[in-house]
Amino acid sequence: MTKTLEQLRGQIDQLNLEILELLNKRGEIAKEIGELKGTQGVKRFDPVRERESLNHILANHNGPFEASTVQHIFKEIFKASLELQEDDHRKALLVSRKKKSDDTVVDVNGTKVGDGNLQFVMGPCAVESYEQVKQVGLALKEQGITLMRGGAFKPRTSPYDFQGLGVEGLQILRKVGDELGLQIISEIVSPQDIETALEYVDVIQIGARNMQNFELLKAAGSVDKPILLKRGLAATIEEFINAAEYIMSRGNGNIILCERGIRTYERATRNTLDISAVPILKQETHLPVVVDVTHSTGRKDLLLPCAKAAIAIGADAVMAEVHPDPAVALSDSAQQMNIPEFHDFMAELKGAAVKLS
Ligand SMILES: C=C(O[C@@H]1C=C(C(=O)O)C=C[C@H]1O)C(=O)O
Repeated sequence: MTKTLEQLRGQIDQLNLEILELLNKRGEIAKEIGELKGTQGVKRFDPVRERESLNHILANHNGPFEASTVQHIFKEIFKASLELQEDDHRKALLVSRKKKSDDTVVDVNGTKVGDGNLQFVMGPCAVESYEQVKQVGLALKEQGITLMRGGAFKPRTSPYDFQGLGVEGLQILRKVGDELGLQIISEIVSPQDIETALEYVDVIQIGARNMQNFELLKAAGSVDKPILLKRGLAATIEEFINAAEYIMSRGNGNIILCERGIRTYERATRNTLDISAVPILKQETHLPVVVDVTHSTGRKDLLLPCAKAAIAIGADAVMAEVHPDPAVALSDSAQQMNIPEFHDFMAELKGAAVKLS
């Protein structure tokens, strides 16, 4: 007598519940094993035990599934059981909303990034001289901007391009910062310079090319200084978030994430501004997000519309480059704004921000 479809499905439904009950029973035991291992200081993952279990299972297996299928299913069960044994932070990252639901506000000596008020991070691509930085600093002051960026260590694509003034550049930034009451953001490229940077900068920037320089991330995580972390040239959002986790897991939770465009096949812009990364990062993490419109677009004519888009989509800050005479700049000559262009840009943006709020 053949069974009806309903009867067979009824049997499957019943078996599903039995499998579920067995899986959960197994999970409870795995958790107990995990606790025992914790008290004994033994590693959670035990590949020898998993191999023995698999051999035992396969020796007793006689179809209809392929042995490789059974092996795959059980490996998934082992993996899930192992996850039940892991510490909580392995499941929910420290930078995640799951771990902390309220927004992190990064306080840079009184300038707050992420408190709902829009901030601007402006300044030259590279520090070239005191006069250059001072002129830009004065323009920033005029606009009420307190965060000034400037590169002293420049990781350039070509080793023959201007590499930055190094510590001398940091000294210039600090001098102008102190004279005008501006907070200084500058990139550091090697772990051994992190300590030096503490003397001169208010925010340490980790650049796109170093987003997965894990030793640098760890060094940045070990100091008490806000970090601006740029997304890597070809980094996924998950990789970006994990890079931030490297910093936070070492104890430094003052992190600002920076979307600066990613490498795609599109050549109309220098990089492709991944604007949807902003709300994704805001949803997935509790960290403030800034959008760098200069490096993402590489085009002066796109700075304003992209900055408006960044504000509209919920960025906490907009970053762009300003130089007193971009034509003679030692880097990013084509895409830095001159000072009158910067004032126009700010006037337009302030109008747009008012309209949005
Ligand atoms: C449950 C244990 O911990 C882990 C999970 C295993 C499993 O689910 O069978 C096996 C080995 C370990 O990787 C254990 O050690 O027995």
